[in-house]
Amino acid sequence: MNIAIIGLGLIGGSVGLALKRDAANRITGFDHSSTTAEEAYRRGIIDSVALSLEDACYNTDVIIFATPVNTTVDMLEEIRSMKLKDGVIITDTGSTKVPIMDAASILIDQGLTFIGGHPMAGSHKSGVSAAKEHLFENAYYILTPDPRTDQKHVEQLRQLLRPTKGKVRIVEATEHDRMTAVVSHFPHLVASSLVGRLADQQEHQPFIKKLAAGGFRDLTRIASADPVMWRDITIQNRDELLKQLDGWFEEMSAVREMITANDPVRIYNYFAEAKKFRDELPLTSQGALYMTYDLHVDIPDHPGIISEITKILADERISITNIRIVETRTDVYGILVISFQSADDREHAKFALTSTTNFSMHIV
Ligand SMILES: NC(=O)c1ccc[n+]([C@@H]2O[C@H](COP(=O)([O-])OP(=O)(O)OC[C@H]3O[C@@H](n4cnc5c(N)ncnc54)[C@H](O)[C@@H]3O)[C@@H](O)[C@H]2O)c1
Ligand SMILES: O=C(O)C(=O)C[C@]1(C(=O)O)C=C[C@@H](O)C=C1
Repeated sequence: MNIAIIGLGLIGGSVGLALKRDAANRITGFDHSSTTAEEAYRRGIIDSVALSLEDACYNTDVIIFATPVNTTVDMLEEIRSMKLKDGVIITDTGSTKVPIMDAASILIDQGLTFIGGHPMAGSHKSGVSAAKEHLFENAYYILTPDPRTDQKHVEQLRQLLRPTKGKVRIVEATEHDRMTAVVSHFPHLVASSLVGRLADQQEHQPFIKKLAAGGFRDLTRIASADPVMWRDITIQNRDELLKQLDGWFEEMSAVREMITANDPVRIYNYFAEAKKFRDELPLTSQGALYMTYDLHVDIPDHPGIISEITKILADERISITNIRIVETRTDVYGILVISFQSADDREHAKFALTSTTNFSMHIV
């Protein structure tokens, strides 16, 4: 298969790395940043660099757009006038689907095959340097084919995406945008707004920033994501976001009333119901939520401890995706939170550390 990937950032790069697992795939990449395209080539994500969108799409079997969603809409318009290969399958990875499917409708009218796509895994990190081959493993990979699209082409795309090891599911575009507003787009607005609240408060109390520990950091991690990507998503999923905001205002006014009433039973139930639902979310696979595989290690707070632990893991060739310390004070045990790419890596790490240290470890 000759494949063109347009936009070689986190998602385009990760799709490329996964598709390169199949030696029969030959990938051409286009990015408006030549540094990005060069890095993608150097990392072996793509086999050749295209110098324009037209150049990338010429005579290719599959075109994958992995650009910010407003850019994808513009490019779908641009390719209308291009000469594309007969039977080409065009898809995208965008976080919104209705405006993308609308933009693709004219291509479908012209007899071309466009199947919307959205791998439900990612990160707050962006750019080609954050791309990972395994990013979509066990994650849902949503496809939103148009009713006019031949089932045979949907099957072809499903086969092409097999090396991503994602779980392909067909969802209608409107449903997709409604659901992602709830589990992804609105939470992003909330995370950014919480950070905004902290930024306002710290003008009066500069020390407050230093108190932003695990809870605040966990809840607001996604606010560190690329603002262009989220600007476009917010614009494209405006109506669903406004509905979510209305629901949130209602919820917050009920919360306000509950706090004013100060009834311990109601307050307990509010938290208990949220905990029960949250604890039951599917966490054995990535589900709709991005899953990290964390290992909490109780460690004494003394110099060199982190390098000691990372050396043990490096000797075992176990990759770490993140590492952080929470609640460390002199003379008191601190907790090192190490994140891994998979449950297997975490188990391997736990075994290696158990064999070489006497630290307590927990999976929470
Ligand atoms: N980041 C996530 O968690 C995530 C997850 C799933 C889907 N998505 C979707 O995937 C798409 C890509 O997101 P990402 O996280 O990879 O972003 P990214 O910023 O890492 O990558 C986007 C790439 O597109 C390139 N680009 C932008 N405008 C361009 C143009 N006009 N011509 C050519 N290249 C251009 C950028 O240079 C960049 O390399 C977006 O539509 C996003 O909504 C993101
Ligand atoms: O893990 C993260 O940082 C993400 O924000 C990933 C996330 C999500 O909301 O779950 C973000 C946008 C995508 O469209 C899909 C996945």
